[in-house]
Amino acid sequence: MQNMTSLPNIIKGIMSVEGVHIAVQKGAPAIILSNHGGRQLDGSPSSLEVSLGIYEMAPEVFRQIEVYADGGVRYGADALKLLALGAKAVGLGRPFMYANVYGTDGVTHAIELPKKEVALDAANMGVADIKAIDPSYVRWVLSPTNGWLG
Ligand SMILES: Cc1cc2nc3c(=O)[nH]c(=O)nc-3n(C[C@H](O)[C@H](O)[C@H](O)COP(=O)(O)O)c2cc1C
Repeated sequence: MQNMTSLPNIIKGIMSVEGVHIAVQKGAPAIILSNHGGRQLDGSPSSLEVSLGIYEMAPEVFRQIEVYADGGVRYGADALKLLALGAKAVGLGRPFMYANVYGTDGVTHAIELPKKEVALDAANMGVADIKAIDPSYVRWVLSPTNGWLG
């Protein structure tokens, strides 16, 4: 594939361990685990479920390549679970779109809210430095009916 830019190519929409391995092989500097907000396909796994699959099958991936994730991140705890597994950062889409109904004030509030939640939740978890969070901070449970619970 011809590279049309000198900027780094970050591949978005990866949903499997195989996809991550191909991205690593091709030399991508980073990937975004994303089901595009689950708008395309009902029942598609969330980026958190995909992250758990990668963590189970190929945890080294989180050190080989920068992993970002989005889709359904709504609360500070959602962000912390993804960061705990090794994501470098998480993204939010629709919350800002909906907040825009209230204009700049709404979007500002939508930015401040998760920031405060992440700080508060991290403190409650005993995480002083967010860079030091790791999978041991979450008790991962595979429920027979509800999928992964964290
Ligand atoms: C109206 C709308 C249009 C979108 N269009 C695209 C798109 O063209 N390409 C893409 O990669 N993702 C697209 N997305 C997905 C977002 O980039 C992002 O992955 C998603 O909104 C994150 O999930 P969340 O909305 O649950 O936070 C779109 C999302 C929305 C809500």
